[in-house]
Amino acid sequence: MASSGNVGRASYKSERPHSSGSGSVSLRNNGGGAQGQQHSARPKAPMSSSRRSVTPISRTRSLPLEDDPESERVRVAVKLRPKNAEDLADSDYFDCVELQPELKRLKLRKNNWSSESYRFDEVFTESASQRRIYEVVAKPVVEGLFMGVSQDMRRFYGFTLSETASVLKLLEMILSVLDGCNGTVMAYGQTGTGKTYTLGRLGKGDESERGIMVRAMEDILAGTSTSDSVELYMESIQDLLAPEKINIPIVEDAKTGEVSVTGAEIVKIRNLGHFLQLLQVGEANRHAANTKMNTESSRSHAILMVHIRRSAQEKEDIDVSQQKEIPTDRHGHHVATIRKSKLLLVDLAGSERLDKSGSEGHLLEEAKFINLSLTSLGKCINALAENSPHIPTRDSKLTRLLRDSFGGSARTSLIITIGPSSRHRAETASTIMFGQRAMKVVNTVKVKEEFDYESLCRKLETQVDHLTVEIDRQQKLRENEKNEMKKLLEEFGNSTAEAEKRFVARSELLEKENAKLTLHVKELLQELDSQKEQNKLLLDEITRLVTSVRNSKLLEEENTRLAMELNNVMKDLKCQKDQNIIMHDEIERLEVNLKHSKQQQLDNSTYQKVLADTTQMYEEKIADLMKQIEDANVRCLSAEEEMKMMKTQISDTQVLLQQNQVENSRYHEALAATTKMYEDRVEALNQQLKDECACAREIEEELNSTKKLLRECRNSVQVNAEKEIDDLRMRLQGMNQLHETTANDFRLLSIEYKNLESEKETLKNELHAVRQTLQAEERRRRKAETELVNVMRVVPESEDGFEEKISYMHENTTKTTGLCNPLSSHKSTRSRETILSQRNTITKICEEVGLQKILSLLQSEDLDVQIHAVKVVANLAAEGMFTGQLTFELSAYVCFKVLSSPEEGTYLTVEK
Ligand SMILES: Nc1ncnc2c1ncn2[C@@H]1O[C@H](COP(=O)(O)OP(=O)(O)OP(=O)(O)O)[C@@H](O)[C@H]1O
Repeated sequence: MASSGNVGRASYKSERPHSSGSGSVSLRNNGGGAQGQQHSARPKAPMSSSRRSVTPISRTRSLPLEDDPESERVRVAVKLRPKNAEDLADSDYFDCVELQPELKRLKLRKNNWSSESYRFDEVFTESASQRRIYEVVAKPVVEGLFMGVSQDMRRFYGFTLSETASVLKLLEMILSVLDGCNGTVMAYGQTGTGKTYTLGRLGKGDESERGIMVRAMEDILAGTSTSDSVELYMESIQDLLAPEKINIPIVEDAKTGEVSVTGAEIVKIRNLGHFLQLLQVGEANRHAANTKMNTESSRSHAILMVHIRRSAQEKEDIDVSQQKEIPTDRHGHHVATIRKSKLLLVDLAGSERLDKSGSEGHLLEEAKFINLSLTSLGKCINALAENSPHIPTRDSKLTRLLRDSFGGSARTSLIITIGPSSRHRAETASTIMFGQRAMKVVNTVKVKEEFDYESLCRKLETQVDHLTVEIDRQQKLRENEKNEMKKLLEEFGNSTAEAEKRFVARSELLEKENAKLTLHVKELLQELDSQKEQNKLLLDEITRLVTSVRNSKLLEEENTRLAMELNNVMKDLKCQKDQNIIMHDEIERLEVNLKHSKQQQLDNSTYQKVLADTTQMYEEKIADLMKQIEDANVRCLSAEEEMKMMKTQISDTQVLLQQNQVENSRYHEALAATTKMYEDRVEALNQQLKDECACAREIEEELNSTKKLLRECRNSVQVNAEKEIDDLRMRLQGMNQLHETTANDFRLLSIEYKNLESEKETLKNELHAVRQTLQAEERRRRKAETELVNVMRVVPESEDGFEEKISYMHENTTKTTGLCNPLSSHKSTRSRETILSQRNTITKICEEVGLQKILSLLQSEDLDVQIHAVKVVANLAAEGMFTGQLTFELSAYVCFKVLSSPEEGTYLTVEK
């Protein structure tokens, strides 16, 4: 597969057919043969000797575009449709084409006696199988989309490793650039010649009938691919997979120049069945009509676009030096490279002569558009073939869509389909000319390989996202844990504070209660004391009362005694009163006697005296008595008073006593009640005190145990919290470190990415510069070519046909060198006559062209011409045409050419 590009490239320059169209004339028909051989030889491997002699090395050596390894011309195959009913029914029928598939030639008959010969990359007869057509035309393009080289090379050429290890290495270096390039397979031809048959046949009933589209997809499906399918109908692009999408615009990338139809549906192909379904849908949606030329004529250009994106790391052998250039990520893994490629499978609508197709009305309109776009395509191909500075790609949508396929960066294979009938000779000739011109179009095949920074970035972004999420998660976790710890600590603090508060409150309460109780007890004790005092007082009072009672008894007794004494005094008083009365009487009697005595005194003066005496005495006595009475009266009065007083006192004392007795009894009762109450109270208080004491003891115990528990809890919580805090701190540190590492990595990657970007930019610039150099080289080459053509033109009249002779000479030279090659298997089978005839031919050429001319060609600027001249001269020398010094000089020259040539295989035989 990959080598085909090389072969094409190798044979392109020398094999370039002349625009005259009179068949290709080649200086090296070996290259041409091999170039055709590359396709046909693969499955069958015929002509082993010629294949060997035309090793890839020889092609590389003879590469005219050695400095432009990317250029590759469009490869064109021609396919003849079998006779159809119309042909068979035609009484005037005769074949207008004669195929020479082994020579890759096609002869187009002008008439019975003359014909034109054309060379193509491959010529398929009407019986060519669809499989072979695919393998030759499309497979190299398809495999070039995504496959490695060495494997394919081996398979493709049937090389053995030992035989060609170094060759493969070399080829791989040169050809691996073709991996992952865009590809186009297009069918062009007159209407009804089998374009759709070749490309789009589904082969549902018979797999062997499957067209290129299905077979290509079968191969592609090994990798991932997506596809879209569009139809270009009357200059309007319609999506065949979503027919409602019409007039889809063509989008051109200003930077890359890539053309796409972004509006078209892109479907990811799951499997072949799925693809077949899609193809069927597309086919059903495609415009078709019944024309005279084809009952199912496609009235539009159908383009199947298959997008392939493949990782280049699947490639088996990556050179060590290459490995160094591949950027690596921070883990030292190579950054994956991806190859994006696009395969266009183009089934063009058939070109038709309006008179023959019988198109009228709408069909005529369609036909006009078809012919118009095909004409534009033809113009573009002409311009490309002639290296015109202006390529009219913008003339039609078809040419815009196929910009990359012709003169672009895609590897392109064109299959032109022709009918056999001479009735359509003009159309066949036009198709052939189209193919011939297309063969001159050179594409610059490019591999769209890029470092998969996108996926690396995606990977890194995912990694960063993942890490960020992880960090966030960890932070959240830490935060949660912190919060939880905080909460726990808070709860613990709260509970501790609460417990402490409770404890303090309880303690305070208890203390208060205690104080209260103590106070109460004190009060009670005081009260008890006061009660005791009161009791004492009461007892004193009672004692006093008892004493007073006793006193009152004494008073009573005194009273009684006083009363008795009073009685006595009364009695005395009475006696005294009686005496007083008596005395009173006596006084009265004495007074009377005095009166009488006074009288008698008078009377008895003597008597008076005595009487005066007696009276005095009596008077004194009476005064005494009176005094005594008064004293007694005073005494009596005082005694009465005293008695009264004593009576009052007694009654008071009695009342007081009674009161005292009542009070005493009340007091006794109250005392008893109070005593009892206080005793009860004291007992209750004692009990309460006991209970409180017990309670206090319990509380104290509880408090102690709580304190202990609290201490333990605090210790354990503190230890756990410290542990957890340490743990968390460690984790935080770890996370911080991880975060820092990630951030650093990310920073490094960013820097690396920037570096790579700048490197990419530099490489782009370099590439641009290289491209410019290449273009300059190309220009120089073209100039040289033009010069060569001019030189050729300057060659005198008599040297007409020189080029054909050179070509003829080249063929014969190669055959001769083949004979000389010791490896050639044909040597033994060659007859002596043939060798002689070769020699004659060389001698004849020498005679016809002239030795001087041949020798002058040794100095030619064109390396190809030089090489062939050297070969001829070498053969002439071998034939003994030169003698002496000339032979020696020529041999030296040949040796010099051999040594200065980069590739050796072929020329060693020449040297011999
Ligand atoms: N190799 C072949 N073997 C058998 N039949 C063929 C072959 N090639 C073409 N045909 C038949 O020829 C007819 C026309 O083929 P097809 O429709 O593929 O032509 P076309 O070039 O696509 O035409 P148009 O441009 O009008 O669409 C079909 O009936 C097809 O079956």
